Amino acid sequence: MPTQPLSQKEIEDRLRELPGWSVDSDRLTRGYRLADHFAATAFVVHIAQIQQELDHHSDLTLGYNSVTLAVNTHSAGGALTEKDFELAERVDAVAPGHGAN
Ligand SMILES: C[C@H](O)[C@H](O)[C@H]1CNC2=NC(N)=NC(=O)C2=N1
Repeated sequence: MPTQPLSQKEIEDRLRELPGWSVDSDRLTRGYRLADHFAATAFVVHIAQIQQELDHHSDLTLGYNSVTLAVNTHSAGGALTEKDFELAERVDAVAPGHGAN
């Protein structure tokens, strides 16, 4: 069964559980700061590993000491789905280990 779009209320409820994340241009988005460029790059590689595991991929932007994710579900016509929030939770779970905040 394809992943279903979440309702506006479901999105608002899920966002309350994910401080730092917001919806921007219909994509679930968060930026992180890291100590330096190497730390940011290592974090990107870890995110890529999680995304392969989930088979769900954000647009990732690597800056000097920053990483930004933006994700929606292409197969749901660009809507936000449970898969986007699952990715956000998984990334948040490993962020402290990278000193990302
Ligand atoms: C075939 C493969 O499972 C699909 O293309 C996956 C890959 N990663 C994906 N990532 C995102 N963000 N949305 C999708 O619909 C999606 N689909």
